[in-house]
Amino acid sequence: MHTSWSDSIQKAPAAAGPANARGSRSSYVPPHLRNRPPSAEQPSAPVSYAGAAMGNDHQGYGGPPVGGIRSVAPSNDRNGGGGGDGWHSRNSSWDRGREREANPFQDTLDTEQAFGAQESTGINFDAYEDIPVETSGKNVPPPVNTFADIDLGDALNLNIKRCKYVRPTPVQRYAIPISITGRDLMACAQTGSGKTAAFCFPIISGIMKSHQSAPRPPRMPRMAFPLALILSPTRELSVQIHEEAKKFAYQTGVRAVVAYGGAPINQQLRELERGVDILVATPGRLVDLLERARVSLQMIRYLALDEADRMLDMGFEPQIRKIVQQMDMPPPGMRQTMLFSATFPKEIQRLAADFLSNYVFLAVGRVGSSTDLIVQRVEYVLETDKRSHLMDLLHAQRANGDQSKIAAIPCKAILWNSSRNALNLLRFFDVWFPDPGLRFWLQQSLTLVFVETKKGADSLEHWLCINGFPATAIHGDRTQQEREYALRSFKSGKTPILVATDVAARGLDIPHVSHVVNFDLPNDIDDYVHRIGRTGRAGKTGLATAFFNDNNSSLARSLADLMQESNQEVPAWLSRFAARSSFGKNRRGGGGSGGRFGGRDFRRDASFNRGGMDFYGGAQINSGGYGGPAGAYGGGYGPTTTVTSAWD
Ligand SMILES: Nc1ncnc2c1ncn2[C@@H]1O[C@H](COP(=O)(O)OP(=O)(O)OP(=O)(O)O)[C@@H](O)[C@H]1O
Repeated sequence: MHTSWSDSIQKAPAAAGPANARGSRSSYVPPHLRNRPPSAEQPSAPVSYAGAAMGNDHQGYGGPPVGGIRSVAPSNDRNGGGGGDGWHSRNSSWDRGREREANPFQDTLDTEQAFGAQESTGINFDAYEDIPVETSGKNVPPPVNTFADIDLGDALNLNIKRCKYVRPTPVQRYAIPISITGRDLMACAQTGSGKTAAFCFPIISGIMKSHQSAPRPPRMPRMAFPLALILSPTRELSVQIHEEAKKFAYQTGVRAVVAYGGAPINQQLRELERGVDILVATPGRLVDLLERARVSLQMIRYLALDEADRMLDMGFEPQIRKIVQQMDMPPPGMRQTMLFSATFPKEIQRLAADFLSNYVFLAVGRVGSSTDLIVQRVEYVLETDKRSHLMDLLHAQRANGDQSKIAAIPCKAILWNSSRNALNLLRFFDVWFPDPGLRFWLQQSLTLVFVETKKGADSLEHWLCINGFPATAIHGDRTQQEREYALRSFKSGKTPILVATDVAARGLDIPHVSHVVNFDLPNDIDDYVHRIGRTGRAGKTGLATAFFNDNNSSLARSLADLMQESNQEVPAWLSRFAARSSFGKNRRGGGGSGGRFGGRDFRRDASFNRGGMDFYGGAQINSGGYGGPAGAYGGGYGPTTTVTSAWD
C-alpha cells in the first residue's frame, strides 16, 4: 500500500520519537534556540545591506516591527557578517532539536548515488544569459552574481550547496537582494526559473537572523503564530513548496509546516502545535484554521503569494482579502510582501498594489512570456480527430525512443553499484520491477496532457490505458489521496502519461516532463503559458504541442503573438486566424484596448501616474547575463548596459 504525501509529511516528525513529540507540544521553542548552524564557515565578503536606502517604513535589514509586538533587531544582528552576535553565537544546548529533523536530502542522495551523481547538477545557465531584466521602483538594490555575495547565513548556504545550486538564476540574482533589504516586491519571471527559492531564501534568512532579538509569541498554547505565510493556489503546489522550504531550512532552526484542504485537519493541527515559523497553505484551509482560532497572523513579518495573479483573480481574491486584510495580519509597510508569478495582467497588478508598500517591480523576460527553451508546435486538429492525433504523437514518440531515454530511478545505491549491467539490460527491455527489494525501474520521459474538463480527463485516461499507453489523471473531482497517487505514479514513470485539468497547470516542478500536449487549449493565454511551463524547466528544453481548431479562434492572436515573442515558428494558418480574430481581444502586450497583459510595471502607465505622482522612480532595464549590469544603482558588477527595452 502506498503512503500519501500528507502521510509522509505527518510521519516525518513522528519518526523522531514520541518523547520529543510530547516534549515539544507543551511549549513553543523559538527557532533560534532549536538548532545551530552546522558549519562555522563565514560567508565570504558578503554584501551588507545595512545601509541600503529603504523605501518602506521597514527599519534596518530584515524587516519591520510588527504591529508593535516585535521589537526591531539591531542592524548588526541582522548582518551576521558584520560582527554582531546574530545566529553565529547561538546556544548549542538546543542542538538536540536538530536530531528531530528528518533529512530532506535523503531521497536526493539515494538518487544521486544511483545516478552516479549525474543528475540534478543544476541549471543550464547559458540559456539565461541574454534574458532582459526590468526593475522599477525607488532605490532598487543591485543584483548579485553569486549566492556568496549575499549574507544569507551559514546554514542556509550549506543547504544551497546541498541542493547543488551553484549560481543564482536571474530572478534570484535580482529578487533576493531586493527582498533581503526588506523591500516589498512584485516579481514576474518565466516558468521554471527558480522563483520558489527567490522568495524562500530571504524569508528563511530573515527569520534566522532576527530570532535572536524577537520576543516570544503570546501565551496561547493551542494557537500557532507563524512569522511567514506562503500562499499558493493548489494543494499539490503547497506540498511542493513545503518540501522545498524544508530543504532550504534544514538545520537552520526555522520550521516550515504545510496546511491544505483534502487532508485530515487534525494532523495538520498537531504539526502546527509543535511550532511553526513558515506556514505554507492553500487559502481555503487557512481560512478554516483562522476561523477555528488555531492560527494567528499577528506575528507575520513575511507574506509571499506564489502564482500571485491567480491568487488575486476572481476565484481567490475574496479569500485572500479576508486573510490579508480582515484578520490580524500586520498591514503593508509593517510586514514584507512578495508576489511572484510568470504572468501578471495589468488589472491584477493594480489589485495587487493594495497589498504592497513602496514596492519594487521586477520582470525577468517579458511579463507573461514563455521561455525559448520550450519548442512550441500548434497543429490544426478537428475535435473529432483529437484522440487519433494524440495516439499518432505518442506512437511516434515511442518509436523515437523518447519514452525511455532517461536513466533509472533508484532506490538502493548498493543495488545500483552491483547491478549496473543488469540495469542497462533492463533499460533496453523497458522492464519495471515493482518489488520493493528491487525498487528501481526505467524512468521514462513524461508526457503531460491538458484537457478542459474533469470528465474529459477521466475518459481520456481510460482510453489511453485501453490503447496500451499507461496513463493516470488528476483533477478536482478526485480525492486528495487519488490526486497524490496519480502525481506520484506519474513522477516515478510508472504511468508516464498524466491527463490533467488546470489543477496541474501552475507551479508543479516535475523532472523529466519532456512533452506537454494541450489536447484542449485553455481560453486564456496566461493559462497556456503556465501549462507549457511544466516542461523546459531549469534550463532544460521541452516540447509543447497544442491542438487548435475553430473553437479556439479567440486565442489565435495571443497565441501567435506569444509564439513570435518566444522565437517560435508561427504556422501561416494560425497567422490568418490571428488576423481574423477581433483586435484587442485577448491580445498580448496590453497595447490594445481591453488588453489584459501587463508587459511591464503598470505604474509606468500615464493613466496611473497622472498628476505628477512619481510611483516608481524610474526603471532599469538590463541584460540578465552574469557579467551583467547593476543598472543605475551604482552597485557595480561590471559595465552598465542599457539595452533596448523589450517592453516599450
Ligand atoms: N540556482 C539554481 N540552480 C540550480 N537549480 C535551480 C536553482 N534555482 C532553482 N532551481 C531548480 O529549478 C527548478 C524550477 O524552480 P521553481 O519550481 O522554483 O520554478 P518557478 O520559477 O517557481 O516555476 P513556475 O513558474 O512553474 O512556478 C527546480 O527544480 C529548482 O530546484
